[in-house]
Amino acid sequence: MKNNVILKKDVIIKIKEFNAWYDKKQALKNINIDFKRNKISAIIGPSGCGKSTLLRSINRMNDEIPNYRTSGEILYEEKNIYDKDLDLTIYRKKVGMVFQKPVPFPMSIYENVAFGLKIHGIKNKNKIDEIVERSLKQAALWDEVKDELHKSANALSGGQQQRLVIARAIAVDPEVILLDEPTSALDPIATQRIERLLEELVEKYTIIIVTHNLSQAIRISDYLYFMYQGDLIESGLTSDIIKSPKNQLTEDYLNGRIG
Ligand SMILES: Nc1ncnc2c1ncn2[C@@H]1O[C@H](COP(=O)(O)OP(=O)(O)OP(=O)(O)O)[C@@H](O)[C@H]1O
Repeated sequence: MKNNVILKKDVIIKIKEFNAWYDKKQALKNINIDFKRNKISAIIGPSGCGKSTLLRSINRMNDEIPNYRTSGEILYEEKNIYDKDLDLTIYRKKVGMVFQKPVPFPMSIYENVAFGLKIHGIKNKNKIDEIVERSLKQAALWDEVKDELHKSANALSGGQQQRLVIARAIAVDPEVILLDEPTSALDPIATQRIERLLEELVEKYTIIIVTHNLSQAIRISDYLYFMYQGDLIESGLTSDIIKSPKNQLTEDYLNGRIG
């Protein structure tokens, strides 16, 4: 008898023997990672170790950089995202990205969230209203903005703008949300708000975050990936790595001996 239940694989993004170069400078060296579905994975390491390059490579954000090249594979649901036939617009709907500085589009709060829906062909006004409301609720912003949806997004605080950008990412129904230092421009209260939000969102999405902030990574992540000079030095459950790092470099980083 056929089993009608399709079990989704535990690994959603697989990085295989991945290398990246900016011209002659090798920024990523033979990276192998299995990112797990519905978990928070934090990529950590000192400045310049390749964290952003790795994250941006997962979203093909570096494609336009002259002399940037890669080898190896990044598989999303078992398909290599560097294959020529990949539809990047559809892929980025499934794997969204949130940057360090919140950059709302110069339009209303409502339009910011509705923007991606229109690109993906959703025209029905009621449907768009419904998704805008749901996304803002999921991003924990609805209560603060529900009476001023047509106000400019630029009038929001930095923390609200970052939640708006997260709502915009959620609206197109992604599977994975990539975040590059999403709280580094925010005050401690706004930061805490985003951290709580990520802990809620992980029930529905897979979250991969790059952060400079080690205590943040320890607070919110299920898995840690410690990078150093382009190498992935150590990875595993956050609780295990914190308790007993296997590599001396990891231990030095955790103890603040590597900046
Ligand atoms: N556009 C670029 N052109 C040339 N080299 C680059 C470019 N972007 C990054 N690099 C280099 O690649 C290496 C990795 O940079 P990357 O930004 O990925 O590190 P990072 O760990 O994210 O650093 P930070 O924590 O400071 O943001 C660094 O040596 C950096 O100088």
